[in-house]
Order: sequence, then structure tokens, then C-alpha cells
Amino acid sequence: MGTALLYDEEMTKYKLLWVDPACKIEVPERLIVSYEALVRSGLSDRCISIPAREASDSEILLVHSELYLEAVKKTPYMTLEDLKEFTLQFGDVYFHPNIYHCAKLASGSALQLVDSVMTGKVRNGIALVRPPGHHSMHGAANGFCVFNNVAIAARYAKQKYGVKRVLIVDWDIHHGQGVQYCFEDDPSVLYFSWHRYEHQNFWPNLRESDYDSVGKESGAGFNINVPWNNVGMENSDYLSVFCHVLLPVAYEFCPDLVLVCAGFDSAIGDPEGEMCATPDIFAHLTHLLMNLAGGKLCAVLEGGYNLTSLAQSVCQTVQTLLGDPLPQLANLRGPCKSAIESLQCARSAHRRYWSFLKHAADPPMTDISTKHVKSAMEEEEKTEMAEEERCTEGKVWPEPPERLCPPVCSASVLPDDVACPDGLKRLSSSKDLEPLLVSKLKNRFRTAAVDGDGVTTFSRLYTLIEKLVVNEIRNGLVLVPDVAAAMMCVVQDLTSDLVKRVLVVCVGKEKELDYITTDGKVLVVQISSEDSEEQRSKYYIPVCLKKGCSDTSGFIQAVLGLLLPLGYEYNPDLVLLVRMPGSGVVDSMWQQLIGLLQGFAKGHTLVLMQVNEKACMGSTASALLGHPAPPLQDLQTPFPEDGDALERLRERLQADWKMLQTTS
Ligand SMILES: NCCCNCCCCCC(=O)CS
Ligand SMILES: [Zn+2]
Repeated sequence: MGTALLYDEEMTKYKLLWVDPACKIEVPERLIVSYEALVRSGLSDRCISIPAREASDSEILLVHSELYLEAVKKTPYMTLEDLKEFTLQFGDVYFHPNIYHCAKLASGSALQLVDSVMTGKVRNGIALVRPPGHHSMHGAANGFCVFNNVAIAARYAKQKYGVKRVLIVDWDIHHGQGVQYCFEDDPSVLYFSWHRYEHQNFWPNLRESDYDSVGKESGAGFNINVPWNNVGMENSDYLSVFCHVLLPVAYEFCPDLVLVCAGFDSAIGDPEGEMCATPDIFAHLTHLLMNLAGGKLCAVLEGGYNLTSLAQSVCQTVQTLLGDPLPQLANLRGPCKSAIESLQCARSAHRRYWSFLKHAADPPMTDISTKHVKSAMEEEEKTEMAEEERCTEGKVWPEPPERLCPPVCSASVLPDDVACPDGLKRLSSSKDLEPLLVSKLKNRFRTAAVDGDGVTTFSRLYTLIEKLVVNEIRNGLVLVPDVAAAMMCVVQDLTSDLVKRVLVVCVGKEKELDYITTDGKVLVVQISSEDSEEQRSKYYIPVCLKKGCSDTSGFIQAVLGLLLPLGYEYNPDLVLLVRMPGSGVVDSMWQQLIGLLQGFAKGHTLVLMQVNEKACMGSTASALLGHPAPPLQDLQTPFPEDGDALERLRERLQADWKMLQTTS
């Protein structure tokens, strides 16, 4: 299934007609450069174009009052003076004779997108719209927004498709207070927003944008605010909040639909956000949401005022929605102090509502909420970031790297008598192994593992790896007689200098992995049921689940809160996923793991499985081919020991691995 793209140039046909410094950045060019970048890059041709439509009155009334709608209806007939007058009653927004028409098209586009996804016409999609929506409220326009496009879409999805749970992720740099007000008492809509806050000193300067606004009444726990109290947040800060706050809750919430308030003023260069996250971060933020709700994801444009980073960020988002390989994110050095405080506050505020956050630490000693008056230290910190550093015009950043699709997506190396799963390309060619390597293999295993066809298997395995690292093949599945032996070979014989770092993810445990480099060329994360003695090195991290890999709750927690942050920091060139026989991992969890691991190494994942486990080749192939993983249904409460052990493991490792930090 494809990716929908909604765009109508009619929505470029309104603009600011008078002088207002607060509004001058919201220009038609925002939409034009975004769409043109998609056209120029060839991405628009790969999308399924869905026409915009006007939202009807009843659809708009799902969120807004009749009084407000009737008032806005009058604006097309207003004189310039009337429009100015009318605008004065709202904040930081402007009206124009054509903005009502465009606002209906913006909301209608979001609804068209929901229809396309919910009817299965497409898997996911994006609506490029203006005016944005997330600041507009029941009876008021605000922050360039007239109708709340995403809030209307959420209510529409519930009403028309009986969607039970909607996750709204707002990665725009402003707090979508309009969305929060809409759903704060509604447990069927989980609203997550991060936003520039600076202890309530940043627009819209609301006390209720802080982390302690967790929702009301039955909606308590279903509103998550992560305030950024400093500017200059980077990729590490964003990924940490996804891994340690949003994703655990999102997986526990298990939404039927994901809506994204896709504002790109959180990207580097934006005059509003003044952040430093690069456009390719949106490739990963999108990817990390794509295995929720069976892949049903609707992104709706909100803000974004630097025309260069906006266009790049939109392209990064669309390319991921289309399933292209992800760019590697280099040198993630962990969240900054302020970000850690914010995520620690958000986690502790929500630990009573979400079992996946149950073991979150207490809030930091320095209470960062608004009650806290800015200290001299913070003032000094701010001046530290010299004025010119903070100005955004001077900001430069590299073009996002090209994300090339390999000619072959998924290859397989299988015994001749095993049928190749649909979609996979069987690799039968193999270069002859150097005799030296053959003898090494033979004398390494005196077992039958490396008899005649065993050598063939290994030579094909090495051929496959070579094709992965040169991006001829994206990922692969290999069936071997003995996975532990095969893993040793791969890890030890990886001579290719194209592979500087290999992330080995071991699911289940047969025996100790006796081969661990300390030079950092290999990072092994082993998830199993057995407690292994103290972890051996920075590069061998055993995670113990009391009830073993069949405990999906514990497993997904370990993946989100430990494996993902580690993987991002380690930034491997190859991921080796080893399924030990008898691991007991649940199929949907296995597919989720493969899906999430695609975020590393440009998707170069090599799955090693034992021949006697060929029954789960089908689901493995499906995940490798990029099909969304099935939702993890009815997750049990994680085992307390496991949750607690994971927290302690993170605390112990965070000295070596900065991305594991969740406490200041
Ligand atoms: N009143 C002092 C100046 C404050 N600037 C207001 C900017 C509103 C931004 C809204 C937006 O970007 C939607 S995503
Ligand atoms: Zn914004």
C-alpha cells in the first residue's frame, strides 16, 4: 500500500495584508517550497495524490462552536478594516478574505487523509496544508490557526470509523494548546507534545503547557507535555524523549490510528524554534511511529518557517512514509542537562498512569516547573550561548544524505530444500571462500555444521554481507544449522572495512557469547531469560527478563528504553539479529523488533535463524520487506523486577552510554 499526498495550491492564496511582526513568517511560500521540493526530488510522483476538499460545517463543529464558525463565515465579505478589526479579538493570527476557504480545505485535507488511511486505500500519508491548526480552540483562532485540523480529524476518525484510540504526536515546536483543551478529559485520545517553553517565557506562555498538565478526570495520563526550557535542542534530545517518554506510553496505549501534528519549526534554522535538530531527524521520528496502529499514520503540516529546513524536513518525512532506507544519524552524544530534567519530569509525572513508566525516577531536585524563578545560573547559561550562535539566519547545516533504495530489498540464504518466502530473493551465487577461511571454519567447528553444504551456506552468508554493506541489498534472512556458530563466524570474520561497527541483537540465549570484542567493533545486546553474571564489558549488555522473551511487555520495554537508545548512540553499519532456538519470542514482537531495527545501518539488517525455526520465516520476511508489524495486543503489566532491573541497568550503563540517561 502506498503513501497519500494531499496538496492544493488554493491554500497558498491568502497572506498577511497589513503589518504585524508576529505573523509575517506565516507566508504562502511555506507550502510552495514544500511541495516543489517533493516534486523536484521525485517523491511526489511516488505518492498517491489525493484531492483536498472543504470540511463541512458539521465536521468543523466537531471541535468548534457555532458562534465561532458563523463569525469566521463572514470574513470573506469583510473590508480590510473589518478584517483587521475582526483579527484583534484573537492572538497572533491574521484573517484574509480567502482564509476561511483555505481553512476549510486544510481541515478537509486532513479528513481526506483519514479516509484514505482508514479505508485501506493507502497505508499512510501527509497533508501539506495552511493555515495550520493546533493552536485554534473551540471558540477562537490563535497562532496562525483558524480550524484545528488534527483535532477535527481525530473526532472524525472516532465518529466515522469507530476508532477506539487515537494517538496525536505533536512534534511542532509550539504547544498545541488547542488540541490539549480538546482532549484533556478524553482517554481515547492521547496527546503528546514537546514545545519550546523556557519556564513559561516562550509563546503562548501558558502555565498549562508544563509537564504537570497530564490531563483531567478520566483523561488523566492521556496528555503528555515535554517542555524545552532551553533553545538549541539537538537530535539526541528529540530521540531521547521518543525512546524514554513517548514510545513506551504509545506502545502501552496501543492506538488504532496515529495523527501527527507535523510542524517543522522544531528543525534547525527556524526563527521560532531556535533548535538545532537536523531535517533528517524527522525521518527517524516518522519511522519510530510507523509500527504503531499497523502503520496507519496521518501527518498534517502545522508550523515551519525556515523555508530551507522546512522543505528538507518534509522530504525526509515523506521518504520514510514511502519506506525508503533511513539515514544514519551521526554522533548522537546524549541529551543535554535541560532535556534530561524535562524528560525526567514528564516520566515521573506520568509514572502513576503508565505501567511502562512505573519505575521512572522521582522528579529532579531542581524543580523546573514555572514556579521556579529563573536562577542566575540559567541566565548565565543563556548568555553562554552567545547571541550570534542563537540567531537562526546564521545557521548552516549539511544537506540531508541521499537515501538510496538498494536494487534488492530482502535476500535469503536457505538450504536448497527450504522454499524461499514470498518477496525475498534467494541468494545462490557465492564467491568461493578462500581455502584459508574454509579450513578456519572447519577447524573452528568440529561439528557437522560446516560440512559440504555448510561451507556453501557460509560462503553465501559472506556474499550476502558484502552485498549489504555496498547497499546492493537492503537486508537479509539466513537459515543456518547452528545460529550460535554462525554468529561467531560473522562476528569474528567480518573483515570488511566497510563495517566499522556491528550491532548484534541476540534474542534468547543458548550459551554465553564467548566472543566479545572490547575494541567497540561489536556491540552485543542479549535479551533472554537468564541472569548472566555482571555484564562483561561496555560492549556486551545482557538484559534479563524474568519470564523470558515470551514476555512481550518486558521485551518491548527493553527494546524501547535500552536497545533503541544504545543503537542510536552506537550507530552501527550492520545489524545482526540472531534468533536463538527456543527463545519463545512472540511473532508480533519479533516483527516489531525487526521493524524498529530498520532505523539503524540504513536498514542493513541480517537475520540469523536456525533451520528448525523456519516456521517463522514468513513473518520475518514480511517485516524485512517493510510491512508494518502487527500491534502488540493487550500488553500485560511488566514484571516489577524487570522494570526495576531495566531502570538500574540504565543507571549503571549511562556513564558509558549517554543516550540511556533519564535522570539528571
Ligand atoms: N506575541 C509575541 C510574539 C509571539 N509570536 C507568536 C508566534 C505564533 C507562532 C504560531 C505558530 O508557529 C504555529 S505552528
Ligand atoms: Zn509551531
